Amino acid sequence: MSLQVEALTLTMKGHSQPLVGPLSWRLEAGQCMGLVGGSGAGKSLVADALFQALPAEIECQGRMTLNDAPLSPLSMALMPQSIEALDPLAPVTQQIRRFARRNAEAVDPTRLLAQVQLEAEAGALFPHQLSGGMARRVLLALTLATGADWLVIDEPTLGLDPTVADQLIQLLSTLKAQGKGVLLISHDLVRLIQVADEVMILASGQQVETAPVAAFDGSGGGLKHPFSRALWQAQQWTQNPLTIHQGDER
Ligand SMILES: Nc1ncnc2c1ncn2[C@@H]1O[C@H](COP(=O)(O)OP(=O)(O)OP(=O)(O)O)[C@@H](O)[C@H]1O
Repeated sequence: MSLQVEALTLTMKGHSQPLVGPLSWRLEAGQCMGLVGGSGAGKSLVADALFQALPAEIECQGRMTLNDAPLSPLSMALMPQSIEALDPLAPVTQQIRRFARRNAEAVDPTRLLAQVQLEAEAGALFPHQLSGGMARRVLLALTLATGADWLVIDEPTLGLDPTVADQLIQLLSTLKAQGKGVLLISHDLVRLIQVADEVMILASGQQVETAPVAAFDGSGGGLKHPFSRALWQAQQWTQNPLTIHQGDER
């Protein structure tokens, strides 16, 4: 079981220079591919392309397949970046049931809430009654309610305190262990490498490198591209200014 992307290229209509790509990668079931890059690198457009939801002015070329058949957006589910994707007028359980309509099997909201480490009582709450961490878990529960085996998770730790962010990453590890294939888009490289198997690095829409997580170690000497090393060192510095010493720069 694998999701394969070959030479994905996104170009503004009437322009010759691509905004993004060409990008190629392969994601196996039970694996996680991380996608990182600076702001405006093209990460959200990649997610839009997978779901055939690109803005009308952007053209898509390349091949996207699931087990060698054309990729259907219905095979995947997106956990969006913004908690504003939740319906402010519906309690959590009702929203879970809506998403479960795509799922052939009956979905038990309480079981699903437990899966994302929320109490059954959370099902009766409206979005404005949820903390940031609870809201992100509800977004993940909606994503899982679809029953999709392939998940695109966009910035799950944004704005969360470190403990809750770590718990969410742990949840993604569990999903991976259950056989889900996960594309994880995040600026939080330090946490991303706790769950990812490989990391694709974008700079201004270009795939500068796809690196195994083992390369993100020390000062990043195992990373091939200077942009990847700079990204890694900047993240380490933000997390813990004492981790980089002048002597590591070789
Ligand atoms: N509808 C659009 N029309 C034209 N250009 C667009 C459109 N949407 C995005 N872009 C451009 O495509 C590039 C990639 O944008 P994208 O939103 O995918 O970046 P990103 O990596 O997700 O950034 P961030 O981390 O800040 O969310 C940017 O230069 C952006 O200005």
